[in-house]
Amino acid sequence: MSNLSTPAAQLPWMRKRSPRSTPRSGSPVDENGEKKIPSRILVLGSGNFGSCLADHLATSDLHVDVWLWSRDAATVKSLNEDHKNPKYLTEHVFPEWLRAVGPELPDKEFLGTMDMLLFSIPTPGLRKFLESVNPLLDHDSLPLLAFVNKGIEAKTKALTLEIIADTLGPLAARQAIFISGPSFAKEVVKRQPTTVSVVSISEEHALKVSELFHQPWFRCYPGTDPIGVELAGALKNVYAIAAGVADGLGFENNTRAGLVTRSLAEMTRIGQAYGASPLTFLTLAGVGDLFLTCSSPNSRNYTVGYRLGQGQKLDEIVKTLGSVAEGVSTAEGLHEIIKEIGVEAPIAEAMYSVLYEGLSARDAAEELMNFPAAKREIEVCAGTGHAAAILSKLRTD
Ligand SMILES: NC(=O)c1ccc[n+]([C@@H]2O[C@H](COP(=O)([O-])OP(=O)(O)OC[C@H]3O[C@@H](n4cnc5c(N)ncnc54)[C@H](O)[C@@H]3O)[C@@H](O)[C@H]2O)c1
Ligand SMILES: O=P(O)(O)OC[C@H](O)CO
Repeated sequence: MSNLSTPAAQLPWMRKRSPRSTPRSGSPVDENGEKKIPSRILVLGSGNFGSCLADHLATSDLHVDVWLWSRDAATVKSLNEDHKNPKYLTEHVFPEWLRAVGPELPDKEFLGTMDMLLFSIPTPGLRKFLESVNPLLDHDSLPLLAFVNKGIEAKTKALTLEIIADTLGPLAARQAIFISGPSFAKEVVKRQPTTVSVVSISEEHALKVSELFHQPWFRCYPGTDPIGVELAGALKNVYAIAAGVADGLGFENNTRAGLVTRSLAEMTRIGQAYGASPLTFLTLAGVGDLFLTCSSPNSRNYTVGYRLGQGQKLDEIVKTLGSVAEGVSTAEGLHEIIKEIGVEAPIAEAMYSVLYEGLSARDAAEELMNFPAAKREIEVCAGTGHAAAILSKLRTD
């Protein structure tokens, strides 16, 4: 048994990086000879998270074969020759058996040999990218299609599930798997204990992919509410910008804790009005990721907010961030959704105004603190069990 009070660097899984000597017990083939888990995987997108997940799978004890596609020729060369990514996670040494391909997309024949494609492309470029992948897929025998992006498309207000349906077809969307939750790439490659939600309309697919990703340092919680999980992952990016704004303005712990709590209430309200399960916002993909990104300068979205709070201009921030903060474009799609479903969402709307209407961070904070007081914090219904007994006694005494 590992002792979790041991300093992290001494935990056994953090030292051992070669998987090849310790296969997980149990056959990856079921009684019908079908693969229980995918064994040939192509990760598309060699940024922080794509590289991190390619590393995670390539060093798994399941002995799966992993390829990483990059649109950047220098990255492909460096990964294959020096086992380093020159642009992202630059300190990390990747296993020599992880193969990089690119910069062109692999051909149909190569893609046809894959059991799973894992897309790690930020939401703003995803639709175009899937359009270019679509003719390369065999639609009679689709591989598993997994997605890790967290955003709402700005102009169409589409969720990724809808983008997949539009570009790859409804069957691909029904089978798609979404991995979401508090998981900074930098920490996953260091094998810090990490937990994520893995969801799909298809429970079978969610379970398969959960098993594929599971490691002693990486726990997966399967689920079947992709719309809720997608909304949670996208919305937390907008609220992380808000938390960054508050910190950038110089507010302290009370402010951040209050803001995160009201953000959770707001995202749950939006999710519920949209038709997702409110409980999904209490999962790793919901409050878990919200808490992570609202409380760490490692979050790009928080960083955008922090710099806005410090008075920097959005254009300059986006230009120099070095990576995509999806909350910026999501705030635009979310603004349309909020109008359409007619829910009260003052924090998200204040962020939209800061990002797109020239409202200053300080004025946004003032507006939020002057927002008409709510009649109730939440709709409480303490009508059953012990609560009912106590309340009824109070009423009759
Ligand atoms: N970084 C993290 O810690 C983390 C954690 C969980 C989820 N995610 C999600 O993973 C996704 C990828 O994030 P990331 O951190 O790797 O981003 P990143 O900015 O580090 O890298 C994005 C990668 O995608 C490529 N790319 C961008 N647009 C493209 C396009 N149109 N066509 C082809 N390639 C394109 C870029 O060249 C780059 O290699 C995001 O949607 C993010 O929300 C990231
Ligand atoms: O850096 P961010 O803000 O895009 O957050 C990254 C991930 O979503 C964390 O789970």
